[in-house]
Amino acid sequence: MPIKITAISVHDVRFPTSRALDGSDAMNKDPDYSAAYVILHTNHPNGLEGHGITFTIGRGNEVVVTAINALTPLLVGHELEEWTANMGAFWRMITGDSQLRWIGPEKGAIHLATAALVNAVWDLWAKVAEKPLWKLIADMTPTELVRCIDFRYITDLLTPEEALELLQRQEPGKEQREVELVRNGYPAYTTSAGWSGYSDEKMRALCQAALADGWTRFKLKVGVDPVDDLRRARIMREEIGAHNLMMMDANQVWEVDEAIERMRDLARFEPWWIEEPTSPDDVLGHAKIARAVKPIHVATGEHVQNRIVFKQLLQAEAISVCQIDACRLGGVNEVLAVLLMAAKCNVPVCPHAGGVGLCEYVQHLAMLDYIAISGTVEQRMLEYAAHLHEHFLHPVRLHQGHYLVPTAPGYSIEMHPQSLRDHSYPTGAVWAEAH
Ligand SMILES: C[C@H](O)[C@@H](O)[C@@H](O)[C@H](O)C(=O)O
Ligand SMILES: [Mg+2]
Repeated sequence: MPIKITAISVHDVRFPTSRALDGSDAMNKDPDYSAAYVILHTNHPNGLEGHGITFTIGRGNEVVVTAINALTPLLVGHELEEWTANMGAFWRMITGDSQLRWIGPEKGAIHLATAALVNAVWDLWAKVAEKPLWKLIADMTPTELVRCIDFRYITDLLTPEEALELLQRQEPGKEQREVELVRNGYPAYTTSAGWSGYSDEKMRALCQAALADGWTRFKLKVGVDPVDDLRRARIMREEIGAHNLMMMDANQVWEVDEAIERMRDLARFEPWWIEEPTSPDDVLGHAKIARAVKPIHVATGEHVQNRIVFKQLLQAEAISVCQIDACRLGGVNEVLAVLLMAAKCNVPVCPHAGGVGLCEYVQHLAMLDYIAISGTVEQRMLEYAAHLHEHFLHPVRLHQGHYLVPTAPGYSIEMHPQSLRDHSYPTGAVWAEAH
């Protein structure tokens, strides 16, 4: 029986993370990790549903919920197979409604909304196929995978034919890499010791606890104040030692020349990358910083709004680490386009995952990148942030600083019904108490 989308429900879900300053950085001082959460209801006899979210940090989640509601008429009443037969065409359709496109195009609230729905469709597809999402995609033939991508506006860097060739080159090693992945997991780094709102004592304690759990890669928030940055960087370096990796993240606070100057001072702590040194839209600014701060890498992506800006960052050699985000980009289809462009340019992809549900999502993307696209974990690592995993039916599993392979069918993003109820904004128990 064909699976039909009978209705879509949309939920405004928020977690009061700002109370402990979890997730805080120089730009985003008091985030409440939030999800605009969608459920695709179907006519499936077992009540199969597709779940998807897009991540926001609190106020404004209602704007994305409204944007999702504006898109749902494009999906309701349709059959899953209409889309899965040609996922690239599906993506062109959902981003192509001319009146809605006007309020993007392919950026801002409407694109975040697109991501929630697109990811819910992929979740449903993977559940129907009874595979975790990474496996659904890794098992595709190169032709099937290429058919999932809308190449519009990127063919000057990557044509469908080149993508096909790249994927064909990786075919022979796929099976072996999957075996290795299941055995070793995927390397990760932790952001959870270095949020900007944490005291020096808390940072030290968290670094020590993370080391004891086997972590070897750490990220520090910088950009608050030059003196604080130096002190906090010294503390983290002292705690983790010279042999472990430290990354720095400025969350867009600096001017271009200021970033270069700040990194001149911070270089003594040997950061492996500086993340979001300036505005994510400033491709040439990133390129200037990248030239100036070498050998420190420049990373960005959690606010890179679409594949076109990623294309330019790669073309301009403005980044040497590509941080795809599962729902800043318009869902899995657009992520695949960026993974392929990065592979062509030999730029490692280290996905962004600070936010609710992002770890659950991007583990699939990093793993399929390894198996089918880049074929390597060299210079690659996946972000890990420690909070809110208990709300998910199939939370991420970590061991010794590595993500273990997810095995449940779907995209791992489904939350417990009780979590959805309690955190619904503003009426859920967690928020009703606060008011
Ligand atoms: C507000 C958020 O927690 C950000 O600080 C987070 O996405 C961060 O930039 C990261 O790289 O994890
Ligand atoms: Mg960041």
